[in-house]
Amino acid sequence: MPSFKIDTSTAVTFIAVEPKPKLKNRQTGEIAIDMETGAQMMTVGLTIADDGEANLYTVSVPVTGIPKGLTLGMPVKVVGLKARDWENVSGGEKRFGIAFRAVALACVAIRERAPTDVAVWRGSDNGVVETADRIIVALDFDNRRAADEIVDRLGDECHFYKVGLELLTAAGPDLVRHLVSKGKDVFLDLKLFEIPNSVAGAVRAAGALGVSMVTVHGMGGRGIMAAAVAAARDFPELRVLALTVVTSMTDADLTDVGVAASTQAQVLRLAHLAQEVGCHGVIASPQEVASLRGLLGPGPEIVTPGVILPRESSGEHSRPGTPRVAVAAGASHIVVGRSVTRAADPVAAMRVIRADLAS
Ligand SMILES: O=c1ccn([C@@H]2O[C@H](COP(=O)(O)O)[C@@H](O)[C@H]2O)c(=O)[nH]1
Repeated sequence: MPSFKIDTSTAVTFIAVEPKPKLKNRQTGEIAIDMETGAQMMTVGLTIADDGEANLYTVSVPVTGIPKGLTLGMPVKVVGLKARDWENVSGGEKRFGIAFRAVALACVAIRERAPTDVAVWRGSDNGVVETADRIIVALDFDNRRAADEIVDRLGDECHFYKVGLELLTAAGPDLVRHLVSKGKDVFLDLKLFEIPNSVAGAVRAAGALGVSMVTVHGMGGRGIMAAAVAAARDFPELRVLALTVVTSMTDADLTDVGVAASTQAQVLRLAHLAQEVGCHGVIASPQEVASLRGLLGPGPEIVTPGVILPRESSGEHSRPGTPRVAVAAGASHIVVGRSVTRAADPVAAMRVIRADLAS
């Protein structure tokens, strides 16, 4: 049966009718089961407004994709919304219509502007963006409690978190759902390097969680990156970023693994490939940003880990830079981990980053 996708990336969506179980049989009260997940199905009324027009849609969502505490009028993000036409014959009469299904809903918090949030920078096609939306804090913890604690402490100081393999493995995907439901953007740093079919599956699973960014290894080449990009198409807000050369590596490390190019040349080569196959951006160190911006143009995201605070030691990053250096060179986002999360005062550390950016 043909189906078509609704672009929810520009629409504003609100809860118009609260979720309730979807009945398969009204007489017996039997609840419909989602064929894809095996979970009970719910229906929810959504007002989707776009281009000056608002329409009410009744959307089926598996119960596992409905966050707790949804109330009337609440703004939500719809993940993986699809429309499918249907027809059947009931009592000798032909009936037809369009059914809507979404993978999940996520709460969208109305963000308060942090008092120090005055600096803006241009890094990508999104135009001028507030600084708070461009500083990504890496939650590198081995347990959920530590991650929750730092997110609570930072409050409105941070809107964007990176969850990597350590925390995902230790705490599970619920932590990611929780962050999304608090209105935080999540960069799921999976660093995928697998056969294309497995990469595509992992990207779909990331999209279903409502994350904004996911990473695939550029060294995986065209097939792997293209699989990630294709799998992300069902999730308009999901950006696939190609990891070029990790910030701890040096020219000598590349030689060891049989790559004769310098780190700089290898980063540019992989970024070019990533752009050709349709990735939304790349991960690279602050030291490659200027050349990358020149190569890729203004559109793609350039996300830079290896960011250290002024006068801080570079630790294991071989190609480090300060927030200001990365952003001035054209980074769209900076990733900061321990400088914030292990600081005695994480909020003060965030303010040092903002001050560096504003200087
Ligand atoms: O090349 C890369 C790719 C990813 N990372 C990740 O960024 C953070 C950096 O944390 P710090 O504590 O600020 O060093 C971490 O999660 C890495 O996995 C990277 O550093 N370099």
